[in-house]
Amino acid sequence: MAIALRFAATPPRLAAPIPPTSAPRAHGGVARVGAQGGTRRGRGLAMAAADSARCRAKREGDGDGVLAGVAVHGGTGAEGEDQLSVVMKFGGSSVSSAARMTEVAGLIQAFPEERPVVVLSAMGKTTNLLLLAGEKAVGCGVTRVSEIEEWNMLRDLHIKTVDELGLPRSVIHAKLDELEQLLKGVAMMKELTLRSTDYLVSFGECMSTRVFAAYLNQIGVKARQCDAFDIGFITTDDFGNAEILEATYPAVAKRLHGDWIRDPAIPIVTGFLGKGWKSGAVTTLGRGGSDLTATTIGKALGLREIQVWKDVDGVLTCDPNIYPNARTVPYLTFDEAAELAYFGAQVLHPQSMRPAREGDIPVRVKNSYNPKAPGTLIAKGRDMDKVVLTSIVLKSNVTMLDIVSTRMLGQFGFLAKVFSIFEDLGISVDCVATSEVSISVSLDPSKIWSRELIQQELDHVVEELEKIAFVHLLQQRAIVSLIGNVRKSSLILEKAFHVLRRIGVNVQMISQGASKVNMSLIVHDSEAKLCVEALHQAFFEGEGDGDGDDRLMAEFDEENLRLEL
Ligand SMILES: Nc1ncnc2c1ncn2[C@@H]1O[C@H](COP(=O)(O)OP(=O)(O)O)[C@@H](O)[C@H]1O
Ligand SMILES: N[C@@H](CC(=O)OP(=O)(O)O)C(=O)O
Repeated sequence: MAIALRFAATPPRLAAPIPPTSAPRAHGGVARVGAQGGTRRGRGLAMAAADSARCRAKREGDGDGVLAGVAVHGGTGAEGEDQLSVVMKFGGSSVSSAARMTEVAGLIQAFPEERPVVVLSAMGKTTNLLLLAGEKAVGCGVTRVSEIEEWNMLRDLHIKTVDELGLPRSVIHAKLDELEQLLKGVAMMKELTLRSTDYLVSFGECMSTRVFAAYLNQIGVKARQCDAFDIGFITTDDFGNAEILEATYPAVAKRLHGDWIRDPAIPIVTGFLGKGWKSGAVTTLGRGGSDLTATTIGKALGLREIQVWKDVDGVLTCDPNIYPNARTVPYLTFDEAAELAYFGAQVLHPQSMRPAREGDIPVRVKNSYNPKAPGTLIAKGRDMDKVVLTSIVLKSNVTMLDIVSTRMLGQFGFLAKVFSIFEDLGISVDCVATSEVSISVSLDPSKIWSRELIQQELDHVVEELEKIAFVHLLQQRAIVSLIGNVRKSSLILEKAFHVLRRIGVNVQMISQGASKVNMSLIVHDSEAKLCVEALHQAFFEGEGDGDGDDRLMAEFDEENLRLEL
């Protein structure tokens, strides 16, 4: 029996407008929390805010049509004027130049009734430039710091931006001077620790927010620059990949809300940064961490919506750099988005969905280059009945380990031993598949920020595992993750394997996550891109898999698609 999902005459409305969620009008979460003053403390403050936000969440009709999908208040909007209402996070690509900052300011001004908290990343590729400048400083000697190309590039970019925006250079001078001193210090010490690396990269966000806040003030939009490490972002001391601690929520809520009540001005918050709770030093949240800053603020204040503005039309069906025919996914659940991010889709920070899910605050992914595009709405639930596949994610450069024990049959404790070895060595496992006598696991090198999982560490793992099993180390593998409706897993896998057989690719391991939204296939790195292309064509482009009959579309619309069995 052939299973085929077909379009009827018209294609699915992939770009269907997203109904905006409504803004708080009265009894907003933050106001309630504020009104209770000191009686609610700690986590209760944030949770109260989140709870009341949840209570008031409801859907409204479409916005004004200018920026599809983004909520625009109707009515007077007067009742909620004492509260911040949304988070708007703009990534590096959105604020990469003076022209871009002007555009972003325009986006904020397009919603005069919103009271946003703005989170900014560093301008363009500044974080990469800072990392490279730091590496070069280690080996170049103090007198040659001024010749480091990356330092010159990022200094020139910021000065040019300030000039073009018509701001005084003093807005940026102090930070640039400090940064130069830091690079000289690194050159002098010939050493760059993880801690000093975090301090170094923090200059990116510290500068972009200062420039942008100054610009907003100049054009008459009252704004206040805020360094996340000074407004309550408290993290572990894992430099490069710090985790946000629970105490952050009440601290951030209290500070942002308190400042707003005292002196209403749009907070312009540095993304990606925090303060280590033991060290008191600046920490970073892992690459792309500004998304997490935004969702943390959203949960802390119990805001109506979290917007993350990028350079793509939303979350797409695959990475457009791998396959340009990627399409926008209109809706996602928090689980789907988290899985997608976790398995390597650069578009969202892997941990960023957690606060949004906990606070039940919808996240909207929008394109600052194309604000009219509806974007992607990520929320707690959606009707999964009609969902087959949502997105294909590729993670390359993965290492796989086949661990075989003849003693595993009927034994207990083998899995525990294997995983305790990974734990002892601090190595993160992505996918796992087990049989009676063997375990296959995949390891993710990117878990260790800014360096590869080095050969020495791999050799060490193998050496330890060989004490209890036969081990095969397989490198240059890739995980192709199919994010979708696992209740339709047979359908998805049937189609996927059909496609893979046709293109002559052998799957080396399969893993289906307990989250029930992800099926991962491990293939050789050299075949991975081809797999993504072929799978995308089959699942999303209706080109079938070559047999000319069965077409399986990933996300479909009731009116436009019927299911034929
Ligand atoms: N599934 C996907 N959907 C959308 N973008 C993706 C996807 N996978 C990878 N990307 C990449 O993520 C980029 C956006 O994420 P990011 O660079 O972190 O944005 P920003 O810096 O603006 O926050 C896109 O330009 C795109 O190249
Ligand atoms: N600037 C940091 C943090 C960040 O979130 O950036 P972006 O939003 O541009 O991905 C980075 O490059 O990792």
